Amino acid sequence: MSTAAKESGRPSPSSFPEASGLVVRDLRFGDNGPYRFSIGPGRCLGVSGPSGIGKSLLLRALVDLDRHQGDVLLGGRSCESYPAPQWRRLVALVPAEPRWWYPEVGRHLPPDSDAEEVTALVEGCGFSRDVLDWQVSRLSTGEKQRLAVVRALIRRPSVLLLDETGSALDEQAGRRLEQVIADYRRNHEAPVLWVSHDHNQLDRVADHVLLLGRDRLQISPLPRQEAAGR
Ligand SMILES: Nc1ncnc2c1ncn2[C@@H]1O[C@H](COP(=O)(O)OP(=O)(O)OP(=O)(O)O)[C@@H](O)[C@H]1O
Repeated sequence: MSTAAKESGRPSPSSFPEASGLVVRDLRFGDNGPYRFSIGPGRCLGVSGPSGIGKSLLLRALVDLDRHQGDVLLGGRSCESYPAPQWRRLVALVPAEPRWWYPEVGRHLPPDSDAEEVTALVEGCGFSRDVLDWQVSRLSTGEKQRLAVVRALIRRPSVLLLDETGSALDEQAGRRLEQVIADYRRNHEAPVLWVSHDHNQLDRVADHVLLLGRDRLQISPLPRQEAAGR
């Protein structure tokens, strides 16, 4: 179960052994934090809050792209004990605006990717396999979002961090993507953190929702229905 606690010291009622899942303790970056929360294996924690509050910075700190203090542990082992490239293979970030380095979509997948797995992922995201031959320059925003998920999942990360993933999609495509991610986290017991402004989406995909407030010292656990504004 996903859990969270304010810095006030209220205990985080973790229901999974700390040797599994993602555990965040007293995380600070810039003026943000300290944040404490945990995401159990196969669970999804939604994160929401006003624009500019620091949601993307939180993800960047978790993936160790920006300077931060505090502990981030995966399976009981600290981020600091991993070489950065290895940590980023384990903890995959799908940014709000994914970057592409090569002209063709397919070149962004590892050459030794399992062909059946690639087919299942691209079809799950609503494409046929020939999308791998498409030029990145022709991709729509929503296509880029879906293919960034394919690119991340084919590397089999242990943790998935999603930044407004699916925000550019119509309802049908969005639901398909949600299903692909739900299947992945269930099959791989991967903790997922999903940043979204869409409370209806978080209500569907997340076990718990954290709301980052204007008071940057707080991160509040909300039952899903409160997060959805009911
Ligand atoms: N490299 C940077 N240098 C200075 N300030 C930055 C940098 N990156 C982000 N910020 C600032 O930090 C704050 C938090 O940014 P962040 O991108 O985390 O917001 P967010 O909560 O994800 O917002 P949104 O919902 O609009 O995506 C913003 O005020 C932003 O301008």
